[in-house]
Amino acid sequence: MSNHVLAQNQYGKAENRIVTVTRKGDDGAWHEIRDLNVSVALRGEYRDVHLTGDNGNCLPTDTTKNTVYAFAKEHGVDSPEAFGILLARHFVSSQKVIHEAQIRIEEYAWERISVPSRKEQHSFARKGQEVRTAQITYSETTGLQVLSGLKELTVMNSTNSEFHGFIKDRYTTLREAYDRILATKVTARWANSASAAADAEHDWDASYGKVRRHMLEAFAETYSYSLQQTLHAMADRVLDHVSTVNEVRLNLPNKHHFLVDLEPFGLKNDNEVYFAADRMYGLIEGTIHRQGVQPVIATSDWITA
Ligand SMILES: O=c1[nH]c(=O)c2[nH]c(=O)[nH]c2[nH]1
Repeated sequence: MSNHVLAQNQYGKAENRIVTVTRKGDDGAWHEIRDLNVSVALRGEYRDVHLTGDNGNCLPTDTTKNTVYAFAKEHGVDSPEAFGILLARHFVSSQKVIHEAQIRIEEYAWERISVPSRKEQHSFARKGQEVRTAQITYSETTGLQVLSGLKELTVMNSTNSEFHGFIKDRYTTLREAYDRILATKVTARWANSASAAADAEHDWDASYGKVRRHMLEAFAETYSYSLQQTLHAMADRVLDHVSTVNEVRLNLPNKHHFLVDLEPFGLKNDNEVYFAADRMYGLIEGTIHRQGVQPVIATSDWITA
């Protein structure tokens, strides 16, 4: 027997890729698709499976994979959050040794290719924009937690951004900027209220669209003196406008655009030609939440630009 301590552990099938086709209309010619990447993690009474080789408490990861596909057929995929809630509740309520289940979902968006002369609608182009994310945790003791989010949403303001007045020590070479490009690739997570999570009628697609819109509008409308200030404005705007969201965490890599020195060619660079550096990058991260709410979104995830 080992003298060492088995601490946090979880298991399940990761990255189950699943595409659903829902046929609508009298003849079923109008198709709707959802394209998901679903990961399952189960937590519970798993000492024996680790320590003794007794698999009596172990629901195979293969079964968790099958459950994901069978649930897509039986219940459909209404939204990543609704699908994750169904799965998380199922694992905890169907096996007494499972005390907590976490479902992580990424959704890849597709855009309809509309051909006016054709009434069938079954052609799509993958959207080059963000990946939608959801993490649903259901626990016997603490109940349901639904975190929604997005990643890989790249945005840019080609003006209305300055950065100056910062500390200058003996290592500082950065020049003050009074008109610069501000660009970032947004990773956002937001915690939904317990009442939204418990509401079977909650429209997750609508709340996703609202959060996304308010973040983008705040990015566009904020005259920025730092990416930190823009981060705060984006999260603040979401909390102001989406009452079911309690907490927002943003990870914003500063995608630096440096003015190219054109002097050697006898040319003046009037904020027109930039070198877009892909690394290194400033990484600005922060959580903003409502007064009186305990923050729940992990701050330690390693996000790269
Ligand atoms: O918006 C910015 N915030 C910083 O903290 C920073 N630091 C830096 O070098 N450039 C920038 N830009």
